[in-house]
Amino acid sequence: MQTLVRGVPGSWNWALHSSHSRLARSSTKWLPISYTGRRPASSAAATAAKTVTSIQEDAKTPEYIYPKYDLSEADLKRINFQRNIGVSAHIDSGKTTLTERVLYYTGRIREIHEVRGRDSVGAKMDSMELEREKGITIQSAATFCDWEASSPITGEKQKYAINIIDTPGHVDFTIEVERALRVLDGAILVLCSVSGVQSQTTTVDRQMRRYNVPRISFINKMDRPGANPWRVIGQIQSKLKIAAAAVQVPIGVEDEFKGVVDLVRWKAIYNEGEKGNNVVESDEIPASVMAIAKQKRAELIEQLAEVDDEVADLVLMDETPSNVQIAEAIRRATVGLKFSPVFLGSAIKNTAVQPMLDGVCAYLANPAESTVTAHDARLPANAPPVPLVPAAGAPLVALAFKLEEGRFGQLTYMRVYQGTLRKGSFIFNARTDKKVKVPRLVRMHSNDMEDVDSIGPGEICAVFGVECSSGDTFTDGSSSFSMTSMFVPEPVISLAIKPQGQETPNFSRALNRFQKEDPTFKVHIDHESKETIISGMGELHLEIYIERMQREYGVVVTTGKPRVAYRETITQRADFHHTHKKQTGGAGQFARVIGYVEPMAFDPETSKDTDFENVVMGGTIPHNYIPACEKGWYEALEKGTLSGNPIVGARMVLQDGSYHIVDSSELAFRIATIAAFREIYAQTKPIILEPIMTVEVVAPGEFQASVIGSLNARRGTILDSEVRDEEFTCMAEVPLNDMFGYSSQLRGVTQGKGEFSMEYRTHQPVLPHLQKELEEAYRKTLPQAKK
Ligand SMILES: Nc1nc2c(ncn2[C@@H]2O[C@H](COP(=O)(O)OP(=O)(O)OP(=O)(O)O)[C@@H](O)[C@H]2O)c(=O)[nH]1
Repeated sequence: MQTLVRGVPGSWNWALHSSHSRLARSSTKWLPISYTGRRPASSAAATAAKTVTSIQEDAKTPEYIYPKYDLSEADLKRINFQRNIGVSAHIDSGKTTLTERVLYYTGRIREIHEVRGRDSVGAKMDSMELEREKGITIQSAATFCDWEASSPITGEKQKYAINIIDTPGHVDFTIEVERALRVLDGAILVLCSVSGVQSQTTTVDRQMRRYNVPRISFINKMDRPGANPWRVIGQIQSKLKIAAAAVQVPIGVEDEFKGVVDLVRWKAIYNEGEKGNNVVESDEIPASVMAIAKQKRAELIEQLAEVDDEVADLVLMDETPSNVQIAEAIRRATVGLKFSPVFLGSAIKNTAVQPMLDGVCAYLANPAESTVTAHDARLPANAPPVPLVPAAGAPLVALAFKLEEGRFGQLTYMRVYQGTLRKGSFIFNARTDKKVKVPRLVRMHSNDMEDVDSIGPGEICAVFGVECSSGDTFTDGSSSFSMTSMFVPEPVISLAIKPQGQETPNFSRALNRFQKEDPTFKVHIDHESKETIISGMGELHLEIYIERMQREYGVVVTTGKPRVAYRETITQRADFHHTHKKQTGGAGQFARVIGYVEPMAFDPETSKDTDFENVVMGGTIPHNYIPACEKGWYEALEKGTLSGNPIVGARMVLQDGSYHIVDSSELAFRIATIAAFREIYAQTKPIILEPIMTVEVVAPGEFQASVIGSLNARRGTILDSEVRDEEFTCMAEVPLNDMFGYSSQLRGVTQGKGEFSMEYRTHQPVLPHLQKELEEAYRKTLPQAKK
């Protein structure tokens, strides 16, 4: 039996230790573990124990009270055969079409319905009316299924339970991808066999890296003319910079595509039957693909030798790894985030989807292989996070990752990381410390649900009637764990909206709901113009909410012109020395602050580009007033005086100051800091920044010149242009300000055959004349200008 031992300094990764003496739950020592690395290099939690080389007790370690929780035999059995996966990709790569096949082959749905299909039913996972009409995924949808997979490692068929989240491709709905990847243990990165790595492929790749999610790649649309999986694999290696190799070669291409050769098990696999239901395996590799299959198997071994020591040793000794050794190495390297095995298929033609599902089970991580940690409020703030254990008997830790307002009230999606969530039980919100009952617990199947009594660790479920925010952690009250939330990008575009006719409560009801569900959708009232401003990730994002207001709440709104989210920044250091003094009869106010502000670059480690540093010595400002100064600094950054936009890229260093024994207060120091910064703002030579987007256009080759011309005319900088057979792709950086109306222009110059996608890249200084215009426009809105 294995026991989970939690480690302290150095490596904070969990490890399994097989000593029976450590089973006692009364043991309370934190144990340093010499093993490092994100995930144990073995397939199952059971074998992970082998990777622990030494465990010693550290006498200096403070004794925090943590019982150790064992993974029982039942836990191990469940976890080994469980996968939580996401399907992510660039727009229109076929994520929803692929998920529909997965649901069909696993028996979750009886019929296949296509995205924009002739039967007008629409795919199961696109349940929202708008999604079906537009043929795009807007919200991620969760479902689950069982799959009997052929294991390349054991050679046997085994049943796996798979939770799947299908995510949108449009970058406007990127938060959906972000929160799905936050709670998943693996992902299928879908790519188009013709277009290859596209702009949003790079985005989801970044998101997968952010949450350390291992992925298999699936090159879809192998039926398309011009399909070239080898070029796509080359792009995965060069553009995404991850070792990748095909684990299959196609049998036939384009119209003739009818199956794949499994390079690991060395079998030809065909789909037969009207919907490809019958998977037929043959030991006979067709002569037409024998040469390429041998070549690609050799390349697979070569790539594995680069990332896996065992295979490298075999290759060095001139030995050929066995099928099982190859499969084990693929699993180790994939789970270890060093490699992505590449599968091929055509979702729409029902070809080679089942072998990819086998790959999900064989090569992606199980819940015990994800190093998931939480912070314990009882530990000092700088204490390393504590790894969670997917043991059913451990105290509950669950993360609410998505909220939805449904017919029956708030529906909260949760991932249970540790312990068991039971219907009727009480759970505690770690942020608010509130105790809530779980009245109803369901497993989601897109918009349908199945009531359950309990949900074990490593599972995804939804609960009704639990008030919380997205990203809240829930426990059973016996621990004080809280998990870090996900990354939420800042909005880049905003729009003034006004309900037509009389304003009804539905207007604010809708806005409140959308804001609660989607942290990238923000609403505020502009104090100067008194208009309601909505902000989001792109025009499509805001359009969808406006449309939903009308459909779901009966509120028709008129909109202003979309405005990009400008920011301000400082370009040089300036020193401040400011005294805030007020004497008006009663208690006075006194605070003096001395220091400087300087430009600050974005710190990728902390994801911050603003900071406050206190270097005050000798108590010239008492330490209890320092937080007030910090608060004042961040408050001052909320609105720059050039254009009223937030200030980024600035650091304040507070060096000195003075106080008055009676008249000083937190308020006085807060006001003094704000005023100090405003006073020297002009000396920092501030400038206005505008959002710059990475734009990718794909169109038939004949339109290349006109597309490039259209981007140049919009102040675009062409970064890359690639011509393939009949199509070309062009990547450019263009200010968002110049992108309004681009979709209709592109339609015009490409006879409707061009497509584009864009994604926020950075903020850059606006041209001087625009800065002047923005400053003037802002000045006019200020109260003194109106007088
Ligand atoms: N030729 C071909 N077309 C496919 C294949 N799979 C999907 N498609 C088509 O590609 C289009 C996009 O498919 P979806 O499944 O909606 O793609 P998606 O990635 O879910 O789209 P978004 O979520 O909106 O980004 C649809 O018209 C599908 O019919 C395939 O294997 N071959």
